[in-house]
Amino acid sequence: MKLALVQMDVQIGEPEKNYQKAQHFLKEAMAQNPDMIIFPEMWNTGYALEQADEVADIDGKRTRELFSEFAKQHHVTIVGGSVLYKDSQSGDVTNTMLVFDEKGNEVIRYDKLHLFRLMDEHLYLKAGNAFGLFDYKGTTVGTMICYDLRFPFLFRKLVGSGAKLLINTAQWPSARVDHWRTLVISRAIENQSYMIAVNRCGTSRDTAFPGNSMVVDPWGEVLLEGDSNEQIYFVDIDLAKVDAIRKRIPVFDDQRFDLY
Ligand SMILES: O=C(O)CCC(=O)C(=O)O
Repeated sequence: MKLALVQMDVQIGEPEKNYQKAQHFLKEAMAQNPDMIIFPEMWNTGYALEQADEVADIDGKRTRELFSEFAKQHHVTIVGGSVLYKDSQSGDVTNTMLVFDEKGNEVIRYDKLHLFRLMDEHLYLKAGNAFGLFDYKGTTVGTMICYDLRFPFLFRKLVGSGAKLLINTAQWPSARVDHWRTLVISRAIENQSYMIAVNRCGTSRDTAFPGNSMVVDPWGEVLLEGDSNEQIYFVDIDLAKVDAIRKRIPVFDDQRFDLY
């Protein structure tokens, strides 16, 4: 399975520029015929939370049109990172991931579960209440957004629901890149799953982002660690490895569900 990780720089409060760039990256990715293209968190607007009324994607219309059409035309699965999304009926604003299969069907809408107070998300956004899980050709994929990475019980739930591939899309700042690296690798090892972590790069207001997108296999081997440049990374993964490692060290059979 070939993954394309879009490590994108995002222009804050400039959806027009960001949609154009996303379109460009989609086309560029297809040169290598990936099975799945993955975007970072809130790539449409950056953290322009206070401008949500003007810049959020209303009912996800623009994002759906772009990704659904492209996925169908090119027979590729698209994990749409997340976008700042506004529901026109309720007025709720969410940090929302939309995923499309290779026929262009929307397979999940996932709203970030854990809102990040350090970035005032709790003041502007509504948290989700459901897990991000979808089927990719018989393999269960679990998704989350950025700060969700800090919650190990969420991972256990996703893996308990059958996930073998875990995807985190992020705007994780350079200031805590050590946490990012350590948590991404740990989550792969402790959950015996592939961890795909797609981060943005560049600078927004006074915050720098390291890129440093990662792919880690279920043994904890780092298959990709990106630099800080804006680019697409392509990585091949072998899903059969997950079962082999779970058989070798059966942590899910050995876990004391009776105690914790
Ligand atoms: O947990 C962190 O340190 C970063 C989280 C974050 O930036 C986010 O959720 O947007």
